[in-house]
Order: sequence, then C-alpha cells, then structure tokens
Amino acid sequence: MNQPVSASALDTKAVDVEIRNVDLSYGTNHVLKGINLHIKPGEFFAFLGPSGCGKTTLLRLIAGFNRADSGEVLVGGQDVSHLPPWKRDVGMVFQSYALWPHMTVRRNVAFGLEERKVPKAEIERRVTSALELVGLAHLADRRPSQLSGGQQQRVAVARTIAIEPKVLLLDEPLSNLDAKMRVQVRRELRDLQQRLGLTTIFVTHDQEEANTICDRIAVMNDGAVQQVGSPMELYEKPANLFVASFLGTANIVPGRVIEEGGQRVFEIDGGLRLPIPADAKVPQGAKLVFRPQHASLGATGARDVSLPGTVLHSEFLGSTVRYGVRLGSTEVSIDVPFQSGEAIHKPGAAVEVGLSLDAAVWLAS
Ligand SMILES: Nc1ncnc2c1ncn2[C@@H]1O[C@H](COP(=O)(O)OP(=O)(O)OP(=O)(O)O)[C@@H](O)[C@H]1O
Repeated sequence: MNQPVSASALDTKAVDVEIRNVDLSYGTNHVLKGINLHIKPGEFFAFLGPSGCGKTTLLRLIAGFNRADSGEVLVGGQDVSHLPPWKRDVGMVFQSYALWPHMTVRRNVAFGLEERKVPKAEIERRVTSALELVGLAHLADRRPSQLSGGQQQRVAVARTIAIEPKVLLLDEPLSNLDAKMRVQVRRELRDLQQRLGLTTIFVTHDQEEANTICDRIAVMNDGAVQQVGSPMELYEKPANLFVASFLGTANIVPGRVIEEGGQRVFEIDGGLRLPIPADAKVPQGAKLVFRPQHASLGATGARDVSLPGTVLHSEFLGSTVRYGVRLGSTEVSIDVPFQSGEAIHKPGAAVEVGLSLDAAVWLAS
C-alpha cells in the first residue's frame, strides 16, 4: 500500500461519528452500557479492550448490523440509527476478510459496486483506484487463494474503500497475520488512512496495535467506556486501575491514607509510609500506581522518596534490567537502565527503592 498514488481518485470526505447513550442487550446479557463517544472527522480511532467487552458489537452497531435497545448513532450529523447498513455510507472490513474464493481480486473489489448498480465505467475507475491505493493493481487477476494473508487483507480494504464510504470500520483486521506482517500492514493501514483522510474506527484487543496507529482510543471494559484519550494521555494519566493496567505495565500497590503531623501519608500494606503530594487526588480506597521506569534502585537518579525493598528476581532486557522487588507486602516491577559492566542485584539483596512522586498516581478501581 505504499505506492505514491493520489487518494483524490476516490471520493472520501471526512465526517464525524457520534454515539449517544447507547444500550444493547442480547437477552439478559447487557453488552453495551450507556456508551457515549464522539469520533472526529478524519480521526483514526480505536475501540480497545479485552475479549468480550463489546467492541465488535459497538462496531457492528455503527455499521448497522446490530440495533441498539436505546440511543442513537449519528454519521456526519445524520441520525442513521434506523437505516440499514447499505444506506449508512460506512464500510466494514471483517476480521475474516470474507472474500469470494472463486472470484479474482478485481471481481471481489467490483462486487459491492455491481450490487449497488454503479455504472460499469465508474466501477472500472473505482476498482482500479482502490487496487492502486493498496498496491495490488499487479495482482488484480489472481484469486484470494493465490495471495498472502497480508495481500488478502489489502483486497478486503480495497473492496471497502471502493464503495467510497464516509467511515471505514476495521474489525481486528490484523489478527490473521503473523507478528511481522502485522507490524508492516498496520503501518500501511495508517498510511492509507492518512492519504484518504477517512474517519476510521479500528477494533483491537492489542494495546500496542492501538497505540502505534491510532490518534485516540476508547478503552472499554465490560460494555462500558472506561476512558477516551490519545495513547500518551491514557498511559500517563489513566483514569482508573483498569486503564492503568491494560495499557503497559503498572505497579499497583495497596495501602491506606493516614494523617501524620497534619500531612496525608500513604501507608503501603506491610507498613512502609510515603508522603502524599498536597495536590494529589486520592479517591476513597485508592491504590498507589506507578510505572516501572518511575522508580529506581540505589543511587541511580534522584527521587522524591526512598523506601527499603528486597530484590526477588531480575530480567536482563538489553538496555534495561527489570527487577521484581518486594515493597512492603507487594511485588513491584522496576526498570533500571543497564550500564555496561554494572553488576545486577541478586535475589535477596536489600535495595533502596527511589520513587518519583510526580509520576505516581492514586487510583480506585
Ligand atoms: N449475536 C450474539 N448473540 C448473543 N450474544 C452475543 C452475540 N454477539 C456477541 N455476544 C456476546 O456479547 C458480548 C460482547 O461480544 P463482542 O463480540 O462485542 O466482544 P468483543 O469485545 O468484540 O470480543 P472479541 O475481542 O473476543 O471479539 C460477549 O459476551 C458475547 O458473548
């Protein structure tokens, strides 16, 4: 998909997508719970969450394959909640690609346009443009079985963009590819999306995939949106423990807030204490959360507090060493930059754990 082909051959105008107060149940299974989202025109947006949290159900709702029990879906300001899929100007790429095995690549891409009774010359023009955009023009006469997984995925994308949707919906489009292809194809998808400027919604349970290609992410759990933000916002300012632990490694340390000499202090389970910064918000029942790189061992860098810990194990990762350290009664992960020739602490070693309080947060579940 990396040919320098102009996207202007296909008519794709960016629109926004709004999901308002959507609820959906399958029988007694309440799958989507009061979803509100606003996806901006031209945005590459991800629904990210664990298996079964409702991502695909929400995507299919936007496509028109599912109906909400209540709430609305707006595309470009128009309420499409009661329109069938083919009248919504949205195109969906399915996880399985759903290509016709007996048709050539060209016929697969043309099929949706023929169904829509698009004039022949127009079909020819759009199919050629879509195949050029995904870099498959030279394979137009092959059948899907004669293509690699990545190429089949591109056919599925070409077939969808040929119908000139206003919104592109991608349901785990990389899940059938091996790890190396996934990295390549996700870059191609991002590149294509930017050239087309097409509002795109991407479903994945893989945080790295969402982080690397999406502008913003809605983190979902158990049918509800937990937080919406850029990958960096979600990583640095998670709204709750679920988001903190779903995006990257987070140390989650239980304890309680106590008063000591007129100052709030956090007493970690196991008895260690650290001051809580005056401006820190600490919800009821909150736990201390920090990333492995926001702590240090021994004299490696000045930190705000120093607490005694015991090394449990270590992993040499090349540029860093990841230590498992007991802090109070909790095990935490601490990443220490590796300096050539430096000794690695052995299990059982007593260490001073330095903590940067401005990078720590207190979060409730
Ligand atoms: N057609 C259906 N009938 C009944 N229950 C369904 C149906 N489709 C999905 N579900 C249920 O709805 C919930 C959400 O499913 P959904 O496929 O939206 O989750 P998901 O987050 O996309 O998961 P995955 O990453 O595994 O695809 C699950 O409990 C699932 O079993």
